[in-house]
Amino acid sequence: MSEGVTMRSLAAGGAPRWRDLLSLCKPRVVAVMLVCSLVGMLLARPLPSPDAVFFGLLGIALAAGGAAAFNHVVDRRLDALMLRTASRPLASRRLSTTLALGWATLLSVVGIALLLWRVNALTAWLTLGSLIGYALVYTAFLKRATPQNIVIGGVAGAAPPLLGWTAVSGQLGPEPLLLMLIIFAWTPPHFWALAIHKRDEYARAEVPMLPVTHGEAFTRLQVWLYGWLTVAVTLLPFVIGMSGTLYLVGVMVLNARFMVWNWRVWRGRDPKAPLGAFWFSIRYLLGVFGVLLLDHYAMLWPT
Ligand code: HEM
Ligand SMILES: CC(C)=CCC/C(C)=C/CC/C(C)=C/COP(=O)(O)OP(=O)(O)O
Repeated sequence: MSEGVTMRSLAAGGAPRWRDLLSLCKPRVVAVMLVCSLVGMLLARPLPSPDAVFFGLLGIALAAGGAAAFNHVVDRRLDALMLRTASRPLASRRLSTTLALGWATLLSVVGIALLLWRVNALTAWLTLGSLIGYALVYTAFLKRATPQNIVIGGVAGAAPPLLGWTAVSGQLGPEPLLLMLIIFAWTPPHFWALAIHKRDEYARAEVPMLPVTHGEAFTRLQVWLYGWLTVAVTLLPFVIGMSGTLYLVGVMVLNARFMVWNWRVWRGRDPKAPLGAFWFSIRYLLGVFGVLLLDHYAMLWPT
């Protein structure tokens, strides 16, 4: 262990290992995914049993955390090349690759097994598909191959509300696919805003993210256009009668703020806009799913 690493460990209170293992799971990303899964569960029919909610969320959390840990393993050399990720446990060699691989496998196997055993087979297989989609298809192949990496890979990240829905209902349908489509359309403005901000790091690491391959101006335009696509998709729950007026009003307010950020990115005059838009995108997604839920319970309320 290098002196720098020892100093870091001591600074962290001498026991960084559990914190490092947890950070491999990208806990804040998984937390937002779980909120989306929970909303999928609560919107599904029949009303979810406590068992389906508990084991469904636990299984999805473990599988998503496992997928994120695999992502750290596959990306360890690449992460070491970028300032944003260089201090990650594997990139900075605080944790061994073998331990991280074991951890990722354990979480993934337990997560999928829990879903199979306590939830249902459909949810287990769809979750396994998302896990492989993110950890292997996106991370090991697409990320290094094409600037469309995050668009195609976004399918895996968008799955959580659908997984929540199937955990409760045991079947697919247009409504859960629509919830998934919201996250799918949202992913490019979410990520490309950050990628504009971190363009030089991605370029140095030779990762073909859109701002590296097609330039900043083109990416800013894509953020703006995918922003509009997201707006259109978020209106669909109201259009198909899945949600009511409360949702429509709430989502219009959120969309207005979302598009102001995306407009600032598109104009390219404020260097702080991309990072601001990235952080707002997370609040926006939580807001859309929050208002979906509020509206759902308001519609159930007897008048
Ligand atoms: C292919 C799809 C996606 C890509 C490429 C992507 C990319 C990223 C990146 C690069 C970061 C910065 C991470 C860091 O600095 O540690 C980030 C942060 C974040 N993402 Fe995404 N993301 C995707 C999908 C999602 C999805 C589906 C969700 C939630 C449903 C999500 C929620 C978040 C959250 C909450 C953060 C902030 C994490 C923190 O505070 O550390 N992302 N995303
Ligand atoms: C089972 C299931 C629901 C799986 C979903 C797994 C999951 C945690 C997806 C997260 C998406 C994400 C943060 C991508 C960034 O990856 P990146 O490698 O491009 O970003 P980085 O450089 O920050 O690592």
